[in-house]
Amino acid sequence: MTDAKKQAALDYHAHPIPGKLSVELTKPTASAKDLALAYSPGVAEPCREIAKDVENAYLYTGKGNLVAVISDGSAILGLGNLGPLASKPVMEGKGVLFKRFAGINSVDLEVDAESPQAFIDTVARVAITWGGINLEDIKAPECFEIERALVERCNIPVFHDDQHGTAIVTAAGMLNALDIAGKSLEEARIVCLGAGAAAIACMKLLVACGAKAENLFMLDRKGVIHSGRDDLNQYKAMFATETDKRTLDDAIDGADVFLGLSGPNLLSAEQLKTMAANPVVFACSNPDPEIHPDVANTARDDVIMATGRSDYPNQVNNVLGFPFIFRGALDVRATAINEEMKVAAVHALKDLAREPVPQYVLDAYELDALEFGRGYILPTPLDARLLDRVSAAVAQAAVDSGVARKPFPSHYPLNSVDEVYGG
Ligand SMILES: NC(=O)C1=CN([C@@H]2O[C@H](COP(=O)(O)OP(=O)(O)OC[C@H]3O[C@@H](n4cnc5c(N)ncnc54)[C@H](OP(=O)(O)O)[C@@H]3O)[C@@H](O)[C@H]2O)C=CC1
Ligand SMILES: CC(=O)C(=O)O
Ligand SMILES: [Mg+2]
Repeated sequence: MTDAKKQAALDYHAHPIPGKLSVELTKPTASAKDLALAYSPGVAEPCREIAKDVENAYLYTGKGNLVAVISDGSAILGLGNLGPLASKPVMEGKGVLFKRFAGINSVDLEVDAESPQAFIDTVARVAITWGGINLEDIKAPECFEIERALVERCNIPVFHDDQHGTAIVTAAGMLNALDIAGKSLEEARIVCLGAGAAAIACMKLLVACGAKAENLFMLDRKGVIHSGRDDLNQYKAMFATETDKRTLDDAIDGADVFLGLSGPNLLSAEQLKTMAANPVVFACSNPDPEIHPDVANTARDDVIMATGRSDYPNQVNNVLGFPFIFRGALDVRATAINEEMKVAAVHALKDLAREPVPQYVLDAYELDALEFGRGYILPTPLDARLLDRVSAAVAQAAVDSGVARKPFPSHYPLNSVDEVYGG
């Protein structure tokens, strides 16, 4: 970013008041009568009802539409481990997206924990207060055990966004991009740079969607993850292949897909030039991708190029997933976000990209036209149809797969966030 853009980003966060979110009241508080309902003595009545039956918390408090966004700051975007407090702008940002796109209230928690167990215990002890937990920017491999333990200990959906939100959006975009390239996921040779939270989850979901394990090459800082390595954790080991390829140069030669979930500027124009015809490049590291779109597009005119950023075409970013996945899960009071719900979200996203783009989206992106093709593989976050399409698909999958505690919502389809509480 230019210095001017950096300053604009700081000004945006600082003015007119610090931060991006505030709390609003939903009930009148103008009179003594109002206060006697909101606080003492009236507040005692819902307390008594919740003590009788915990389900009443959904009736008398904001729990059912409240998601906690929780981080330890150990993998903030692609910036690395900057500690919990430095993650707060991102966590507030996730809260903005929850509210703006799905009408979900959120609270951000930045946890200064000395160990994964301390993090797990801290979150588990306060989990009853929310309708769901969105874990964010927690590095691998610790994130896997943290999520597993919290799923086990909490009876609300616990979802590590960098794993599953990213994987869902990546799989949807990948299916479309490969289709446009005239290739199939089953046959594509895929190189994934990065072997952390996002990379492992993306590869798992791509395999579940049809990619062949023998066509995948995953790399970490030490190079290709192959079966001769003795330094692999159990999550990386799942992707170890029998190969003599050792470096990105070796793996990228002839590959159909490059998926970057690692760090900035790690794929060169020269390496891109060695990829197969119509290469699909998802350079998803934020804020700076593995290869800049301008560099990629200059290197090859047949590249299908995506990044995690809002300021270039083809944004492959979990913003397209987590708001709507939680919307659907909360609305049927799902106890978990399971594989069926994730796959339903993949298909809802993939299919929506093939429909005509509304005029307000064109206006927001200052474009005359946008249609399914190389420059438009996924809907944009500002497409209001995402709210209904993805949330409804997720809610239906939750009902069908038996994790919903409420039926499919009678107030769906959702046309806007003003409708999330029903009629
Ligand atoms: N667009 C999107 O929606 C999303 C993008 N991301 C991006 O993905 C990246 C990783 O995030 P996340 O998985 O949460 O973080 P993790 O810390 O869990 O994983 C980072 C991974 O990147 C690898 N890596 C880092 N630098 C290099 C390098 N120079 N060469 C090869 N591999 C490298 C690490 O290797 P090693 O294991 O050897 O340390 C590790 O496997 C970030 O840039 C983030 O912004 C993440 C989530 C969503
Ligand atoms: C988008 C996101 O969650 C990340 O880059 O970490
Ligand atoms: Mg993240």
